[in-house]
This record gives sequence, structure tokens and C-alpha cells, in this order.
Amino acid sequence: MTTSREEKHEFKAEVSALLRLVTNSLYTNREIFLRELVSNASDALDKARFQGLTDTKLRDRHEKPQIKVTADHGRGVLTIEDTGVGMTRDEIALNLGTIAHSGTLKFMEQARAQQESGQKPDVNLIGQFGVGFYSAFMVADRIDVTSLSAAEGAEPVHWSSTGDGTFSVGPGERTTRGTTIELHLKAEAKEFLDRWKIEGIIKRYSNYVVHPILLKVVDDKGNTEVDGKQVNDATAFWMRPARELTDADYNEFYKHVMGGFVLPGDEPLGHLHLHADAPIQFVALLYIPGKPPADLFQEDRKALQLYARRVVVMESCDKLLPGYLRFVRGLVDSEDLPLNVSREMLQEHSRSPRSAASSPARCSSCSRASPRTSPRPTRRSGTTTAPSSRRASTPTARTTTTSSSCCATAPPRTTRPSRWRSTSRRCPRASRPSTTSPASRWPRWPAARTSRPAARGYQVLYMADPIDEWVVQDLSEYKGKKLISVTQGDLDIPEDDQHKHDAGAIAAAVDKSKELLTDKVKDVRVSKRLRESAACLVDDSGGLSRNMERILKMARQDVPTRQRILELNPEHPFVQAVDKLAREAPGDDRLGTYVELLYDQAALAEGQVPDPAGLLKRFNSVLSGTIKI
Ligand SMILES: Nc1ncnc2c1ncn2[C@@H]1O[C@H](COP(=O)(O)OP(=O)(O)OP(=O)(O)O)[C@@H](O)[C@H]1O
Repeated sequence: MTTSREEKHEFKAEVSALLRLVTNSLYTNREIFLRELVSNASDALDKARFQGLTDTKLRDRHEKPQIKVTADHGRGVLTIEDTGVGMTRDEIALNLGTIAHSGTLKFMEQARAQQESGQKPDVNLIGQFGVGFYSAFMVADRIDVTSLSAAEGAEPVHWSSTGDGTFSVGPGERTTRGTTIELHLKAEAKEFLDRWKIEGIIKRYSNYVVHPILLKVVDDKGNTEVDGKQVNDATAFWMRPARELTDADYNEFYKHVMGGFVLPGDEPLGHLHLHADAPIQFVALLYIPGKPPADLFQEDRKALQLYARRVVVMESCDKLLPGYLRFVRGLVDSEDLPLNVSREMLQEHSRSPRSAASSPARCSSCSRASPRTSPRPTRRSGTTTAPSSRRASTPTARTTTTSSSCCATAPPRTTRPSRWRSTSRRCPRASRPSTTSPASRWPRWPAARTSRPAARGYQVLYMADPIDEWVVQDLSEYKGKKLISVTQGDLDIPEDDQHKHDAGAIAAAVDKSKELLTDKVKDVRVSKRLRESAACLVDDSGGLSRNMERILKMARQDVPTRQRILELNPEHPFVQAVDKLAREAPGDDRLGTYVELLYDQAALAEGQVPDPAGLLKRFNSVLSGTIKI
């Protein structure tokens, strides 16, 4: 139907309902309207390019593809204009009068169901689904669309609506093909004329749209502030062939992924750049972070970004990878996803990237890409998930140990931590159980390295990261080898003749420490695990360790802090001196300082100094007493 008259139409019933919802109930995340309109413009440009390949009569066949966003402060109008395929009169009435996509309908159904059950519609839904063109009514009280179709003989057409249930279609004014959408902004949405706001939104959602997005800003006196500034990058790094990209290029893009800033030394350990065509088409660019992300254990952590044809549809999508790869950062971009992707659709579509990216072999090859860097605790965190994930991730989890060999039958040749190795290479046939040194914020290497188990030929795995405590709790055994914590419980290691000691040998030091440290520790006892250190703090077997407490707190769980056990090394000269003093002069004032110092150094070895000023005072009082001139 072609006519030069202005005609009034009623929106289809579901559009009217959607518009009511959009204008009355959804207030947050209004900015996505710009993402939707820019994406529509980009789609129209793609269609024009595609049709131009075969149709020599297509209007303005050689027109430059571009999207122009103009903020006119004087008129209070935001305009989005493209040189795309445009719409005929019939198309405009159909496309902007009905709901095109099932995703939008699903959104409607959910929102309506929420309303009917007396709830307010979930405002996050709109960000999740997107509601296409109609989302512009969140910010505009009138929308004018002028379009000229690229089809031969088409006339320019004008569409207008105030979102009140009707729209009008009539002749428009436009000489080149494409579409101009004018949003007459509501009084409370004038912020969307702000230059920085517009740039921010475009960069956030549409940075990698392949067509240039140009910005023009006209102030309220009619002066042009900015004209034709390109806001987006217009090339999607991940769409370039991997063979053209260097590690430096990947590291540079990693900065974008991590929010623009990466400290020296925190560069990624490796990356995976996957291209797949079936069953769904997608490109994934995944990074193994050089440092465990700070939000690793948080429910609302940042996961992979999800793109549909270079446009962000979800800033953080935890469905794309299994939980044990929660440390992986990067993005997945699919040609086959609609902008208004629903949860169910995601479930369906995410299977492919999930399985392609999450096999242990992939994970291993990814960090083998940088062999000199230490594979991180992030990988070990996988051992703490569901049994199937544990099976997949445990062999690839990496640790260092006291022994450079995989087998701990002989005393270690070195007490320095060995190379990072996977669990499967570390423990294939060791005859003695491995002991682990779960640690707190920083490694307990000194304690583990000089520990009695290491000296007795047990292979001590250095578990020096906060996650390790958790790992060890779930991974009590690997290939028949039991893992026993060096720092938890009463370590039952048989004494050798050389190191056999009399448990009562430092009874006075133990009793004095119990007496003076009642408010700090739960018990004091003789250590079977220490060899060179004077003291250490250990946890009750089965109890919640300090480290675990910290992890749970990081995950915003409510956990009470529990007291720990102080262990004293009966062979250490300082402990022996304290014991002698406690026996011979139990009332000596210095005993308080010495006992506190024993506690201080145990806490210090774990990277915790509860009272640094007090520690320095005690330290200096002992040092000054030792200098004799
Ligand atoms: N700038 C444009 N140029 C040409 N056609 C357009 C433009 N904007 C919208 N359209 C047409 O209007 C239709 C409806 O747009 P709408 O944004 O509501 O849905 P959609 O883009 O199809 O899906 P989505 O919900 O993912 O945005 C589009 O499918 C397209 O055919």
C-alpha cells in the first residue's frame, strides 16, 4: 500500500501493553535504549551492504555506511541516523507497529506475570531482554522516524508516535536512503543529551559495532560543540584472525577486558581464541588472569561478557563457563544470538561455548602458553566444585612442593620450592602421603620448607593462596594419596631417633604461654611439625581455619572468628631459653614480653600482625638488651 496521506494506526495490542510497561514501570537501566537504536541502525547498514552486493539498482549503492548521533540541547532532541537499508511505508507500519521478536514477547509475559501476582516488574528484565525500538519510550515522550528505503522507487516516509497507543504514518522528507530517529526527550531524561553520557553509553555497549558511530553536539544557543567525532572503535579485536595477532596485541586487549588497567606483572597467563561455526556460530576470546580476580568468590563477580554481533547483551554472563573456570575473563560473541536474549535461549546457546572452552585440555594448553609464569590458585579453585568438575580440574591444578621430583620416597634434595606442576604430574606414584601447607594471605614457605615433614622425606605441597584451604578440604585424596595439612590438627608424624624429643621438655614455657596468652589462643602445646621456626599457629582439626574464615568473609558470609592453637618448637633455642627462665624465675617480668614475641612471630609467619606497634616495642626491648658494648 502506498499513499501520500497521513494515516493514523493503532498499535497491536501487545505493543500497547509493552509501551505501557516501558513508560510506566521500568525506570532503571534506561540507557539501553541507545544500544537498541544503534544496533537497529547497524543491522540496517549490514542489510544495505548485503543487498548492494547483488542488487545494482539499490538506491545510493555506494553510500558511506555510518551512524550519526546528534544531541541538540536547544530542541531537547536526540537523533540517531543511519545510511542503512531504510523502510518503506508498509515496512515502517509493520515493523514499528508490532512486536517482531519472540524474546520481547517473553519479556512481556514475564513482566505481566509479575504484575498479575502483585509484584512490580523486575526492572532488571529490561536490560536482560531489551525491548528493541520501543525502549526509546523510556526516555522520549514523542518519537519521529523518517526513512527512505533503498528499494527502487520507494518514497520517504514519516512515522510518529507519543507512545499513547497510536502512531501515524505519512510522507516524509529525506533524499538519501536510511533512517532518522528523533527522540523528543522527556524532561527527566535530558541527561541523555550530555556529550559524556552519550559517549560513555556508546563505548560501553556499542564500542565494537563495525560501523563508525559519529557524534554531533549542538548547544542550546545553536552552536555546534562537536561535529562528527567517531566515538566507537568500530573494529572488534576478537574478529581478527589469530594468526595476525601477537601476544602484545592480546595483552593490550586484555586491558579492555579488565576495565582498562592492568598492573605490570598481572598480564594474562595465557589466552584462548576460539572460532566456531556449528552448532552455533561464535567467537570466544578467553584469558587466564595473571592474578586471581578480586571478586573471584563473590556471587556477583564479573564473568564473561556476552556479545551479539559485536554489541554487549550481558556485561557478565556466568552461564558461559562452568563454575570451576570462574576465574576466566574475556568474551563470547555470537552472530546467532538476538539482542533480547532470554535466559532459556542462553541456556541453549551457551552449551557450545561452554564445552568448547572448558575442557581441562584446553585449560592446560592455555596456561602452557606461558610456561614461565606460575599457574595460579584460580585453577585450583576448580577442585572445590561439583564432583564432575573436580574430576576435570584436579589433574590440571598446580602447586609447588619441597621436592623437585614427583615422588617423595627420598628426603628432598632441595628445600626451595620446586617448579609449578600439575597435580597429575606431581603425585603419580608417591609412596608417602603428601602433606600440604595451607596458608593464609602469603605463603608459609619458610614454615613448610623447614618443617619436620619435609625433613622426614614427605613431599610438602605449598598451598600458599587463600583458596588452597578450601581446595584441601575438598581434595582429601588424589590417586590414593592422602593429603594431610601441616598446619591443622595434631600432626601424627612418627618421630625419628634423631629428632625424638621429650614432650615435657618445655613444660614450663608451655604453661607460662597458656597463662599469659589466654585471651589470644585457645591452647599452647609442643609442636611435632616445626624444625627451625620457634612457633606457629595451627587450627583445630576439622575446625574452621583463619584462612577459611577470610575466604568466607570475602564471599560475604557471616562467620565468627575462632581462636587457634600456639605450637612451640622444643628444639628452638629461644623457646628453650624461655622455658629455662620460666622454670628458674617464674615471676620474671621479661617472660611476658618473650611469650608475646613467640605469639608475634607465629602470627607474622602467616602474614598477620595484629599489633604491629606492640611487636616493635617488644622486639626493640629484646634487641637493646642483647647489645653489649
Ligand atoms: N534504523 C532502522 N533501519 C531500518 N529498519 C529498522 C530500523 N530500526 C528498526 N527497524 C526495523 O524495525 C524492526 C523492529 O525493531 P525492534 O528494535 O523493535 O526489533 P528488532 O531490532 O527486530 O529486535 P530487537 O528486539 O532485538 O531490537 C526491525 O526488525 C527492523 O526491521
